[in-house]
Amino acid sequence: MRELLRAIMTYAGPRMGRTLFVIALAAALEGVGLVLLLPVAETLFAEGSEARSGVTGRLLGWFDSVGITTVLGQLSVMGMGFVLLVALRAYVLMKRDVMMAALSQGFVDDTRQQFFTLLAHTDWPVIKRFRKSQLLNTMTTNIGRLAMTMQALSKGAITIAMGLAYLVAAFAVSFVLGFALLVLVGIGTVFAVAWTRRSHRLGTKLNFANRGIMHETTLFLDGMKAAKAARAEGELSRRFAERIAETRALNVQFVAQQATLRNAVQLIGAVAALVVLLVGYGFVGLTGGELLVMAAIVLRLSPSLISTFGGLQSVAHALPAFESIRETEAQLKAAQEGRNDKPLLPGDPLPPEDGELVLENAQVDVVNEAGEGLTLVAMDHVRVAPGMLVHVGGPSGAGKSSLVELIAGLHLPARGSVQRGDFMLEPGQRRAWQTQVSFAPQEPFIFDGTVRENLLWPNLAVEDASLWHALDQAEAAEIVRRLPGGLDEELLDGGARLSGGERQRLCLARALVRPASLLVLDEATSAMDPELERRIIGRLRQDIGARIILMVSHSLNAVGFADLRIEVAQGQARILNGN
Ligand SMILES: Nc1ncnc2c1ncn2[C@@H]1O[C@H](COP(=O)(O)OP(=O)(O)OP(=O)(O)O)[C@@H](O)[C@H]1O
Repeated sequence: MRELLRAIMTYAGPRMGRTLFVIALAAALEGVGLVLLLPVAETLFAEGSEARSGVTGRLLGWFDSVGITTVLGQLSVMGMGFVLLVALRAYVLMKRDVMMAALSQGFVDDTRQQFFTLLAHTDWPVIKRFRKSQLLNTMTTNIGRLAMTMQALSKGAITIAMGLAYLVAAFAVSFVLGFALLVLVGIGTVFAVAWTRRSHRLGTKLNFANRGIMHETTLFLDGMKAAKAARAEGELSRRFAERIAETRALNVQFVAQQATLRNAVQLIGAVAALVVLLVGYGFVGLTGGELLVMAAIVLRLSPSLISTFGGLQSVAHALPAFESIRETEAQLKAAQEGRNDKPLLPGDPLPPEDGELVLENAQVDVVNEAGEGLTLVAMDHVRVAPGMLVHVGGPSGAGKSSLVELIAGLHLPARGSVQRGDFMLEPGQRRAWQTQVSFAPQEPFIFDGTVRENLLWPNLAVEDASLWHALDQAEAAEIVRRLPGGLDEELLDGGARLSGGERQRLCLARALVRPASLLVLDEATSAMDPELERRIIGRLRQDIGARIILMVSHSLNAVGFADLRIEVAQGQARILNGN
């Protein structure tokens, strides 16, 4: 909780003081309004009698001094005062609600943004270590629950301030009864704070259950096709239903807890109202007006307390979501430790476009989910000159992708060196290194947007003529010409209406549009028929210029066009022909 409050304070900065001031002002106006009921009630009910409180006495004294002596005149002035107070209160309440909404929504958005930025700047091998469902759950459900926490906190801050104002008003009417109310509120607070442990426990369980739902959801969406083919829809639905039942039970338990607490506070409130009336009338000897105002205070205090205590439970219940966001952030940061890239600045040295690619005793190490280090691939020596097409082959799981991911700068060498000319791939140099790299992975990435936006992704600005040239090279021009909107056609659901091979061709075109002297194709043609693949590779070989093309492939087409062949077996890469 302390960490959450600290994070909110850091985010809010000086705004926090202003917001708290407005909350306090709104509460003070509420309290003043209640206390001012006293002279109205006493003027109405105790006309001519001497049973007047100090507040009324002082006000009537002032009325006498300014010559307002009739009850109607006094009530009119008091009425006008009330109207003014209500108007001022309404304005302050509006300000307060707007400020609080901006603060709490801003904090949630800031947390979400920080998490996205952290994830975006985390190394690919580090991200791979995390479960997709954990990251998704953090970015969606937990952020949603953080928004609920903020709502509960905002409401809590308001109702605490209101509760305090009611207590101060009670003291102004009668010290003894004010004190009695304070004791009762104190007892209620101790009870409510003790109760928060249960809410926190339930919230933690809900966190795990939500993660489970997210896991089943990703499994369901990613595996829908396979599940349909295996007629496993029933099994998927059953698992999903089990997870939902778990969260439903936890949510119902929390509602029951909240209801118990609410009933308890309501009961205590009713007893308090009774005690106030009896003690006030029988022992303290309050005037009718004072009793009326005290009853109004108790009646207003009770829902305010219910709301405060309920809010406390909601915060305790949703707090594990914030804890989980911070925990995932801490894990990401720990795994990323020492690997951060420095931003690329104008004038920073870049790898030479015509530099040789040289690997010496290079090795890729990763840490697995259990925290153990392991080597994915190692290569003693290779030297690739500009203008060479390199084929990387070997059995499945041998380490081919790991090798080309290293060369693409997705990994850093754990040992040895990777360099272009005299430019070394080192921590902090990856952004510069990657300015010369274009990478096409096996799984085509198409997002919801036009063909043009997909080709220019993430931030290229080139003429359509260059896009058509790249599409031609990737044998994808025909696909785009067939689309009614051509380059402006919207591709939906990750290009779901295109075939696997068509998606791969568009992604290959995207890789070719990028002006880079090192092109890495990691099984980027695996979904194409051999004839199409042969044409594409043949054209790439012909137009290679001073580029270096690395191509992971199981196909003989690629082998046939290669100037150099690298074979990877059991994590060890070696040269089959060439240097
Ligand atoms: N982050 C990681 N943590 C642990 N093991 C990993 C990680 N990444 C890859 N591996 C393992 O390293 C081995 C090499 O993987 P890699 O993807 O490089 O193989 P590959 O030769 O490209 O295989 P394929 O031809 O099937 O795509 C595999 O056994 C894989 O499971």
